Amino acid sequence: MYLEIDYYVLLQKFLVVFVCFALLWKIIRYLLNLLNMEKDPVIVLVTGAAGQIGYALAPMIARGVMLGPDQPVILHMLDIEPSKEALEGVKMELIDAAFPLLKGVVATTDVVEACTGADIAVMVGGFRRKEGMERKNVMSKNVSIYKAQASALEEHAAANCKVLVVANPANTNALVLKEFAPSIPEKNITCLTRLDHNRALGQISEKLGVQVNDVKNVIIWGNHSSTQYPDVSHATVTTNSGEMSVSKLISNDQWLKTQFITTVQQRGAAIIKVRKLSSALSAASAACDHIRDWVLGTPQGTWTSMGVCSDGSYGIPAGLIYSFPVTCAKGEWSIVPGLKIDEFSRTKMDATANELMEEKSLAYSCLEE
Ligand SMILES: NC(=O)C1=CN([C@@H]2O[C@H](COP(=O)(O)OP(=O)(O)OC[C@H]3O[C@@H](n4cnc5c(N)ncnc54)[C@H](O)[C@@H]3O)[C@@H](O)[C@H]2O)C=CC1
Ligand SMILES: O=C([O-])CC(=O)C(=O)O
Repeated sequence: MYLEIDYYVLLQKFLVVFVCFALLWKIIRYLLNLLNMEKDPVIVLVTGAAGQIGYALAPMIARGVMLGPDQPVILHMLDIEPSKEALEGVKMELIDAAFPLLKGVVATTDVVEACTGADIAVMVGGFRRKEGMERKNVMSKNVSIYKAQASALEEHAAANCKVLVVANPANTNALVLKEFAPSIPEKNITCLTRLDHNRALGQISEKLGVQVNDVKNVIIWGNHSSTQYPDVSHATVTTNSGEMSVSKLISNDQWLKTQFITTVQQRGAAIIKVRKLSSALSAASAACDHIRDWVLGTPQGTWTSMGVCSDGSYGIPAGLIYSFPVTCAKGEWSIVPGLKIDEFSRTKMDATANELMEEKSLAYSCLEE
């Protein structure tokens, strides 16, 4: 039998298959390119960058610890004239470390240059209490620093800049910043209590002999000071038999209500006593945790603690920068609603709120002078 081959149809079919494969290959290459495409760099401002925390924090940011391993960054580092040379030294070391994610470093004593374009501002610079100084003198110096830097951020940072105040008194510095940068959304101004939160996780994990990442949902309420209230009423530990309450596992209410609380409250002072320097390593790490969770989200079923502007939740006066349990998603934090508060917790939460009200009055009286 004679089989007639239609070469024309065969050629047509071959061409259709060839074009389909070429198109498919183009689509695959486009998708691969998308995956490999570098994100635009994020500008991160660190004030007080020549100090102890700044020195620990800058390399963490440049390594991607704060914003993730695929997020390029440009560091803007600010310090004051007497620290200018030390700041230049930090810049030299950052260049020498050849961090692949670090796309630029600005080291400056000019607050406008430092704030320009900042997407994230980590405010570590401030005036530290020196021996024999009155609380009011320290407050007065910090109020004027934070008032000036608020205006610079408001005028020169990115419109949606996220601000984290680390420098003490952290909550009240953040409050002053909020008052003097009214065009920065209130929700974008926060202060660091994540270090206290992490310290609480650490204490529980040590006490129970469990991995720290199996402990979750401790809370730091209030001020980053010795009146803060570290609360484990809602904290749990992941065990082989599921989630167990920390209070039940520890089964020592006395320890939880006394020693545990004072250890966390006094931890900063204890570290300064032995190191003769601040807890720079853990503060820098906590600052990265704070921003990372804020930008990239808290893990499912887990909350963290952040100093944020109170909306009146849990009876805390609206407008105060107070540490609450929060969850974060899509770059926004939300206060965890509806937690049961017993009488013991209520008293502690109010005491730290009262201290913040006093600090607020002191800050305002400094502004009037
Ligand atoms: N919220 C928290 O969890 C913690 C807060 N802190 C606070 O963080 C702050 C920094 O601590 P360290 O790095 O150990 O202090 P540090 O004294 O080593 O560094 C502070 C840096 O700020 C600079 N500075 C001062 N005024 C400035 C201004 N107007 N603008 C820019 N920079 C300025 C100083 O020159 C210095 O380089 C302190 O206020 C400390 O009390 C410390 C540990 C934990
Ligand atoms: O007072 C300080 O600088 C130390 C501090 O805040 C802390 O370690 O929590």
